[in-house]
Amino acid sequence: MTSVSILGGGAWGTALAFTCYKAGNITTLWIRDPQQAEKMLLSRENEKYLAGHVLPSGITITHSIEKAIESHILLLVCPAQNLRSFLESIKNIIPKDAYLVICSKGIELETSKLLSEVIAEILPGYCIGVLSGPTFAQDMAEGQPTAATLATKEITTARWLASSLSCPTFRLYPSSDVIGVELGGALKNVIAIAAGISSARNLGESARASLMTRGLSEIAHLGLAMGAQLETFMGLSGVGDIVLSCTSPQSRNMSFGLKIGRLDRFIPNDQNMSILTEGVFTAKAVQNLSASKDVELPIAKSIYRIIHQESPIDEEIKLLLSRPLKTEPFGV
Ligand SMILES: NC(=O)c1ccc[n+]([C@@H]2O[C@H](COP(=O)([O-])OP(=O)(O)OC[C@H]3O[C@@H](n4cnc5c(N)ncnc54)[C@H](O)[C@@H]3O)[C@@H](O)[C@H]2O)c1
Ligand SMILES: O=P(O)(O)OC[C@H](O)CO
Repeated sequence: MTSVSILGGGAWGTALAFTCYKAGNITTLWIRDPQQAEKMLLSRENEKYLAGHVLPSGITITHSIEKAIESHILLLVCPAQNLRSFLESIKNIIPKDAYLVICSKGIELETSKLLSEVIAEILPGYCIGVLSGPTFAQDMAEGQPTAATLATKEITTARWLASSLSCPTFRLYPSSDVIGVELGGALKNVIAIAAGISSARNLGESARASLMTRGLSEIAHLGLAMGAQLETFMGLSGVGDIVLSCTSPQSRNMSFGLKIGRLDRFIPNDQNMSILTEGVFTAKAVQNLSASKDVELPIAKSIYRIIHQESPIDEEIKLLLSRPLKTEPFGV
């Protein structure tokens, strides 16, 4: 039995609290907003982010970050773009022997850094893990069977973390490919937006299957240029998450794609950015990586232009369909 704290009380953090507890760990769920924490202490339910699931009384709910960071394993579950400021605010109190596991999916907008790189910068020398795969918070909280990848540089540590956090309904597969697992989770969100647009435009199931496959090829191509292992993209954090997020409107990224696909072009406003849609940021953040690694990412580029440059959607569809033919599997 070990102690695990989940730092972030949104939908995903709350779902992870259920499985960590089921796995037999001493489990603490840290809630940033004091009022939300107070409410949850009474109702044992996260009405704001994951309503309808009562948290077992054995799970500690707290607003005290000092208390939460006492655990051996710390799961980081805030939005990707907030991870740096969050860690900056607590870096002086995190115990040196804590295991930090990234559960968010994204790339930092300002620096185009992976979240593991952001952590290594702020907290050098800490053990960093990544947990990523095809998992909807709702399914996990309901106790449906789910599986994901857990990567750390040292495979023995990944094995230990995976066995500590797995439970009968949540299976974690250890890996030593931190970069590949991170990239798969972050970039599938951009491809899911493309899949949503394709569905909204009634381009057909065949088009969506091609987008998913060519999207995976883009991710793998960039991954190889960044030192990831090709096989990782065939796993849960690669093809697994693409399949889930590109085929279910339950995905916030796909549903965002469905919404904007009904428009002629996308004009950002506060309202359509109110739900956490990580792919919106990742589409922009990955453009620098694409340039610096000299890897073309045509689908991600089109999504970037649609969302961030108000490029007409039909134009981008035409552009993608008129690109020169390339060889498989990696000709992008
Ligand atoms: N929801 C899912 O099914 C799911 C599954 C796998 C991975 N993820 C990933 O997990 C991450 C979080 O997603 P979510 O669904 O929990 O989002 P959410 O919108 O439900 O919740 C976000 C949480 O982050 C907290 N937060 C916001 N800013 C913060 C800050 N500056 N410091 C600390 N905490 C902050 C909020 O208070 C909230 O509790 C995302 O990167 C997402 O891609 C989500
Ligand atoms: O709802 P989404 O699109 O953020 O996807 C949630 C998870 O990442 C699916 O694995």
